[in-house]
Amino acid sequence: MDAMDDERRFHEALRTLRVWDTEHTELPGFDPADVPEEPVALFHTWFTGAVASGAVEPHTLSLATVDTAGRPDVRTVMLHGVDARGWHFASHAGSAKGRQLADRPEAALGFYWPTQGRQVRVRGPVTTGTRDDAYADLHARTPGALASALVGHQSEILSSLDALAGASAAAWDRALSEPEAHAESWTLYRVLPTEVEFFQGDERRRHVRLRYRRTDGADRAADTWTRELLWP
Ligand SMILES: Cc1cc2nc3c(=O)[nH]c(=O)nc-3n(C[C@H](O)[C@H](O)[C@H](O)COP(=O)(O)O)c2cc1C
Repeated sequence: MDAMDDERRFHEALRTLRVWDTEHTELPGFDPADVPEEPVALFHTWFTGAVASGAVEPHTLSLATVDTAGRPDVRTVMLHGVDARGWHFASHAGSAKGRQLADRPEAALGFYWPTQGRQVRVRGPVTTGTRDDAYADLHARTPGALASALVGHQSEILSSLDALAGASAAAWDRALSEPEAHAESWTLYRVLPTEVEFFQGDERRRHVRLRYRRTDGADRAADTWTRELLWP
């Protein structure tokens, strides 16, 4: 197959695709007047709704950071929790994202659940958990997750796939024989939200967008949330 064929097939495939076709999507109603005062509770409701609707891997998200030159970067990570402390994910401190977050601890997160035409966006400063937090996070997970973390070197140049195979085999052995092993660079991060937007897709394109904005109080406990609708 030559490159022209590939390109033609690509464009044909692209043209056939739609968002929110009724075969895979059931757009739920969303009344922005009937929501909690703060976004975490609504996120929990939407997330469990996404799971119930059969969304594939609803706990994966796009994590955007910026590098020292102000250039944006983005990748997929897994959600490890959401509570009053923020949205939690974990990674290696020495990775590209880890270095970007050390330099500029701000992030944006994006979730998309196509089964319901729902998107959630989160922005805010990022805090780094303690070593105990990272340890607890790592050991609450599967041996595969531990093995993957033990491989380390994330985002460094890899000399060959053989080098990875060797390191991975050693990491699996260690994860299985030493389930309490710790990957030193493993770090738990939390995004403390300053803005959270809930987007509900609508068949007639009258999408509902509801944004929560944090208004600083005297201390964190006194913070309040302003809710506003946005044009789609
Ligand atoms: C579905 C999925 C889940 C992932 N989850 C994580 C994760 O939780 N933590 C992580 O460090 N990388 C995760 N990755 C890998 C990242 O997308 C990325 O390749 C890696 O973290 C290196 O990113 P960086 O070079 O920007 O630091 C995941 C990738 C996919 C496709």
